[in-house]
Amino acid sequence: MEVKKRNTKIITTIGPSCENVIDEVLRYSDVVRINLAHSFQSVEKYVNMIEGKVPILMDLPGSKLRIKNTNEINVKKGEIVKFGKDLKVDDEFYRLVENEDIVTIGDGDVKLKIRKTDNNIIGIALNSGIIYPRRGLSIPKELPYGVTEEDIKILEKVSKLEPDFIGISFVTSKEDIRKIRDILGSKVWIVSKIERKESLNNLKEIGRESDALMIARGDLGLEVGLPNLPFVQKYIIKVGDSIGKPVILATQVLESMISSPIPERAEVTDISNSIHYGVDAILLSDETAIGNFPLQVLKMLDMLIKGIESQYTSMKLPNKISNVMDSIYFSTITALKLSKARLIVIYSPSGKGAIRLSKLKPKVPILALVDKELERKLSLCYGIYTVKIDKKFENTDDIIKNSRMLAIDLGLAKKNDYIIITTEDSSSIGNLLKIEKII
Ligand SMILES: Nc1ncnc2c1ncn2[C@@H]1O[C@H](COP(=O)(O)OP(=O)(O)OP(=O)(O)O)[C@@H](O)[C@H]1O
Ligand SMILES: CC(=O)C(=O)O
Repeated sequence: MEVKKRNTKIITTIGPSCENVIDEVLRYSDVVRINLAHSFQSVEKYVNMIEGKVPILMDLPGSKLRIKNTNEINVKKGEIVKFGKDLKVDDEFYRLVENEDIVTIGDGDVKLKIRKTDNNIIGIALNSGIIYPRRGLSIPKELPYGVTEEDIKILEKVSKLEPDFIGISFVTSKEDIRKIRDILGSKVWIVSKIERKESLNNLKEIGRESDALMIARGDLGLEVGLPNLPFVQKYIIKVGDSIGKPVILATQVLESMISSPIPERAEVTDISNSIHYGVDAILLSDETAIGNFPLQVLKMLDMLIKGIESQYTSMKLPNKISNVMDSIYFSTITALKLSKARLIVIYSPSGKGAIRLSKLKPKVPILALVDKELERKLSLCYGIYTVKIDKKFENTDDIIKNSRMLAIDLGLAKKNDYIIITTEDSSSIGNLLKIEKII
């Protein structure tokens, strides 16, 4: 376990651009994402390249229409694109699309106006742009969202590779999550990608059934309309906070760095605002999968997060304390502020206490002593680094002694530093809050 001197986590989508620099990519990543919509053929290769060094999130494709071309197509405004000839698409598209429909490619890269005759379908480009391989295709029709049969087939194959997380695209209800949970059991964490109005309407029940939420801004932006996206983003973070589930920010985080070694100012400000609102992790997609500067992007995001976090002073103290455990977590944050401790250690076999603390956004790392199955999962959460518990602790003295040793051994505290030691609700141990000086 390596503590990275930043609290907000980085998730890297792996793709062709990462292959030659994989060791450095892994050094900067807290989680690696394999997007099965693009990398199903390479999934074993990628799992072997990662060698268990970093937890893996495998993202199921979901019911999204996609372009089948493997080449890029450059289109000019007003140009005609012939479906089936220039542009090969999923069969379902031909059944659903109607004359005059406006079709959006990718997250809005190119829009086409459809002209449909008995013999063929053409699209007239409404703007100039590039149509990239395997991009999504949005049409103004309701598709049967949720988990598809194809997702289940893919899942049965990839689950043998033991992913740490599975991402479900276009989740609409808790039933979608249960379908996946029935196959995987509870050992694999389920990340629900929020990208439909239905998923927003059912967000709390979806959140409770999932282990983490993803703000999938690409499809979500098309679905809710761009002016609503900032508010929806804040809403998802708020729900994640209230139910104690980590929230991932995704899409167009450093989009300009696909083709430029430096980011746009607006991207930096968006990252800063998102950290301030309380996301746990930030996901890079095309930037690292197919971009020209995968390592520069990772180094830039790492540097930006560290710089931005160092400027924020406010930890989130709850307005209302309604139970004993919250009073302990609240006191932990207050004690942290006043003692200038360098570290929080929490005995949290279930992970729940560690997540609750992380939602209060302490400025120091949280070292969570957790059950074996959670060791890799909590790397998604703001500020949490884990050590698995090999033996159950007997009492609070045992926890204090071990916490002190771990903090020193892992280089997280040295002589004369203070650390704060606490526990989650545990009938066998009792409650604890200790401000401990390393001597
Ligand atoms: N492994 C890969 N190989 C090739 N291209 C990739 C790969 N991963 C991502 N891409 C490209 O980067 C783009 C953005 O990546 P992202 O993972 O957000 O995909 P997406 O198509 O938006 O998928 P989804 O909506 O299912 O997450 C993709 O549309 C694709 O063009
Ligand atoms: C990540 C993703 O699926 C999206 O932004 O739509």
